[in-house]
Amino acid sequence: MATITALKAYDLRFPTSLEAHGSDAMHTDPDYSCGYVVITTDAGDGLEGHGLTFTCGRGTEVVLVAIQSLSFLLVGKKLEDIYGNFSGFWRALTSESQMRWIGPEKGVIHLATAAIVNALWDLWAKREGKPLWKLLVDMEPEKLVSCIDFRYISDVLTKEEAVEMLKKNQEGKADREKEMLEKGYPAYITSAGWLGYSEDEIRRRCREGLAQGWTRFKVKVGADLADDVRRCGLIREEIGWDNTMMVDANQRWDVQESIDHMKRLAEFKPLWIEEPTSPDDALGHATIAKALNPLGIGVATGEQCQNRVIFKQMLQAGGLQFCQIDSCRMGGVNEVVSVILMAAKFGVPVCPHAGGVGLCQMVQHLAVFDYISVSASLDNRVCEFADHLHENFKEAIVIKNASYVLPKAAGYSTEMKPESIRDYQYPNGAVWQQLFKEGKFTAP
Ligand SMILES: C[C@H](O)[C@@H](O)CC(=O)C(=O)O
Ligand SMILES: [Mg+2]
Repeated sequence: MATITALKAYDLRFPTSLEAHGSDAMHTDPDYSCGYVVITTDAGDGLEGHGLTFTCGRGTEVVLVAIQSLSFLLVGKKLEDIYGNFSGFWRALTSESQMRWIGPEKGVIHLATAAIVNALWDLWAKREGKPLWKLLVDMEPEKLVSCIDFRYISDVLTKEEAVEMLKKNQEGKADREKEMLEKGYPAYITSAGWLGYSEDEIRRRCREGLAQGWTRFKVKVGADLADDVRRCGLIREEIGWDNTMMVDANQRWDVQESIDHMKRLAEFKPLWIEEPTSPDDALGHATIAKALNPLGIGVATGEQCQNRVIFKQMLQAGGLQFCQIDSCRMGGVNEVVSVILMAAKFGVPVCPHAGGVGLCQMVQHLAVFDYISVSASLDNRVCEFADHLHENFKEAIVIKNASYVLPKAAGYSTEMKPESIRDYQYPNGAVWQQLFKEGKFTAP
């Protein structure tokens, strides 16, 4: 028996805006940040659960307050009671009778839920001595499905169907696991095409990416059509036409604008247009998909799909051809697994959103689980990679041959180095104090 004794939350920020890393048409100057959670217990085994939710700088303090407000639901709870009825616990967290009013299951409160739930999964995997992907893959289908809250999605996916889907894929699982361990999970790179990069920087990063073996590159668009044409052109010049290009507008356009702009960019043969419009507009996405699919362009979205309900509607409406689950936008692993299962039911490939701080660390586990246990296919499936901030994690991701090498250490790969937690705390960590002193940022 182990009881949760404390939940600590940290506001960690990294000054990525200084070099325009992560910039796009809507988020022009992100400082990659997170609400970071550490859960401790009285088990006496020295294990802690580390989890995070990704943010873009300002506002992380609001997420922190939400995490702290939810902590009373954890501290004093027995781990066995949480993991023994994880869907019940997840519902207690997301449906708390007073706090649900400030969601429900969306926005800041759901980001806070993600940080906490991710920390719980990290702790569970550590206690089992397995990396998270292996914990998920080895779990009996009934047990895994018992972690999911099917409320609001049972009209498209029932518990029984989910168990059936997982059981059907038991065959071949061992081979797929072996294949993943040998080859890794295929990835694409985003960090060559941030919107704020100069032409020289984009060219340099494309060349570096090609030399490292990357074959799929994502480019930011959406701020200005003429500039998009210029940038897509120069990226095609660098990567050629045999490699794959995706474009990402980060919700900048209206529905008709998305169609018109993408008709103009179709000559560059993008595989997908990501987040063309509002992430809540399932029918808008469907309209865009209908217009663009005949041009060979799919619609991708998910990094700001706030919960399983929006994903359900996107899938029902035919609004996405690439399902970009996000490890921090929804309420952690439990909800992500439900979306992976729904996507499989609709035959839509899962291509996780990553990057930010820590997202690559987490989604590598989820992508591998999808392949081994759910989709059993790599067709049109590729996991995002962005080359920033991994050095802050104890078990940093490893990329080889443009693929994620499967993590072997126990946990969800979410634990940061103690010195990173110390130095990047906002605003009092040493890094921020120095940045304020140098006048690069203004102290709050
Ligand atoms: C603000 C983030 O960097 C965002 O641009 C990331 C994103 O859209 C992606 O990785 O895709
Ligand atoms: Mg994106």
